[in-house]
Parts: sequence; C-alpha cells; structure tokens
Amino acid sequence: MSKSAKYALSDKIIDKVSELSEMIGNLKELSGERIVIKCGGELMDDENFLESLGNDIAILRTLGISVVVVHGAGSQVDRVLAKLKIKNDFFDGYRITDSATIEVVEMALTGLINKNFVKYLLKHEVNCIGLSGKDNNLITAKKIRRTQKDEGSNIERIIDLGFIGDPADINLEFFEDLLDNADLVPVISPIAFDKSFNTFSINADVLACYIAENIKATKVIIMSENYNIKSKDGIINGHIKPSDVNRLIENTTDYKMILRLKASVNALKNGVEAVHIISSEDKHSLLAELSSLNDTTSGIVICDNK
Ligand SMILES: Nc1ncnc2c1ncn2[C@@H]1O[C@H](COP(=O)(O)OP(=O)(O)O)[C@@H](O)[C@H]1O
Ligand SMILES: CC(=O)N[C@@H](CCC(=O)OP(=O)(O)O)C(=O)O
Repeated sequence: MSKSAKYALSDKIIDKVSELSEMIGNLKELSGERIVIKCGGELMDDENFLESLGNDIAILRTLGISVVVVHGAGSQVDRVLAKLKIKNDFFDGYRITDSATIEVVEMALTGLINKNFVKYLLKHEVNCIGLSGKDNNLITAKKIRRTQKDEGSNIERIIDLGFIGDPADINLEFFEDLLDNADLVPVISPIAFDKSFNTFSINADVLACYIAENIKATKVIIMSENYNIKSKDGIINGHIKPSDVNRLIENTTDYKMILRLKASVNALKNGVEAVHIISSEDKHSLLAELSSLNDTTSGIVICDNK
C-alpha cells in the first residue's frame, strides 16, 4: 500500500519523533535516581533561563527522577552591596563576609532569589519547597579557617573570612521525607546556622556536592556561565577523570573554578557518579546534557568511567 500524501506523516515528523523517543529512553535511565542541580547567581536574573529550567525539571519529574536544587546569588549580592556602599574583598574564591555583609547575603539568597526560583517551578506545576539550610536544621555550617604563608616566611597568618562556612551536618531524615514522602523538589538557599546559631554563608557549589554525597545522588549538574577551565594550557572542557583534576587545579588561577573542581572530586570520592559543569546559555541545556548519556557535554563532565 502506498503512503497517501494526505494522511502519512512527513519524514521530518518521523525523524523528530524518533529523536524524541531516543531522548526519553536515555532520560529514563535516570528514573528512580536523584540528581542535584546547582544554578549560579548570575542565572537567577535571567527569566528565559528560569522558564527553560522550570520546564526541564517538570519533564524530569514526570520521568520519575528526584531533583534537588541549590542556587547561588553572587551577582545579586554584588549589586546590593554596591548600592549600600559596603565594600568587600574575596579570598580563595570566597567573599569575605562580615556581619553587615552576611545580612545582605541572606536577604538576597533566602528572601529574593529562593522565592523567585520557586515561582518558576510552580509555573511549570512542579511541587516544590523553598528552604534555607536553617529550616529544620537541614544543614549545619562550620566556620572555615584559612591561613596564608607570606613569601619567604614560614609564619602562617590566619585569614578571617567572617561568616563563611562549610557544610558540617545534614538532617538526612528530613531530606528523605521531602524527597520520598512529600515528593517535593527542595530548592535550597546556601545559608545555615552553625552549632551556636550564628548565620553562615556556604559556597553553593560546595553545598550542592555535599548534599549529593549524603542523599546518594547519581549526578550533580552545575549550571553556570563559567563552565570551562581557563588553564595555562588553554581552555579545557569535555570529559575529565578525577585523577586529572589536581593537575588542572594547579594550572588555573580561577579560584571559583578551583572550589568547584575540589568539591566535585570530593563528591565523586563519596559515591556520586558524575559531576557535570554545564553551560546555561542554550534553551533546554539541562535536558540536552542528561539525554545524551554522558556522550556529549556543553562544558565539563568529571567522572571515572569514560
Ligand atoms: N575574586 C573572586 N573570587 C571569588 N568570587 C568572585 C571573585 N570576583 C567575583 N566573584 C563572585 O563570583 C561571581 C561569578 O562567579 P561564577 O563562577 O562566574 O558564577 P556562578 O557561581 O554564579 O556560576 C560574581 O558574581 C561575584 O559575586
Ligand atoms: C560563600 C559564598 O561564596 N557565598 C556566595 C553566595 C552563594 C554562592 O555560592 O553563590 P554563587 O554560586 O552565585 O557564587 C557569595 O557571597 O557571593
């Protein structure tokens, strides 16, 4: 029987449907798994990005993939501090955060950015909850201690970063409840109390990796405009083995990338299968990355088995 021109599907449609079917098949390999998505602060002002991400997360949820989001707010904090004429410096990729600065950081992260992110998930009918590490002791922070040796001297100086912490504890029971019983997408602002109820800010990449290790996530996806390693040997991207990361760290001066890489290697050591540091520029970049089964990447994939 020949194809009737009136009713047969065009080759273009058939090709599209075949591709869609293959992509859904690939994504379904993650069904029942958990992934942690970290979005940098710079993306939090970009409505097109948030719409596209909301849509992509909704699709992942319909395929039975559990999602946790951790977001930053670096550029929003920069803006508010500039408006308030509060000066601040960076050290080793961290913002030196005094008591006036931590108030701005918490307001931007937990007040503004967190709830705006929730809006874009709700618009795409994703059941979600916006929290900071403070809520129900989701995360407990511990002050970071840094020292520095001056050139030609063996004396170590203590560098006080202020209210900057590392994650030290997690309320895993509550996390499991949110994911498995309430079936929600937790959207987490990287602010937490320490044991004495002082407020601390945690680097969002570090927190995303810490959460992933603890909830036994398969992947961490770090979405950023900074998704290449600018090293002495040029610009590096593609697949990288964890054993090659130390050399790359030595060859770059981008402190935020160094923090990102160190946190990623740690996550892999603790059971996460792959960390993807990907471009946020193209529409649906999250789905594109996840549906290609680690074969192609818009940025960097750190994993052992490639
Ligand atoms: N020297 C520095 N060290 C660490 N962070 C910095 C430094 N200079 C600027 N920043 C912060 O880093 C942000 C950009 O970091 P980047 O890795 O590109 O993005 P993101 O973490 O948002 O994905 C800026 O908005 C600023 O808040
Ligand atoms: C501790 C620390 O670095 N806090 C960041 C905010 C959280 C974060 O990591 O935001 P980005 O991902 O947007 O950089 C800051 O003060 O800028």
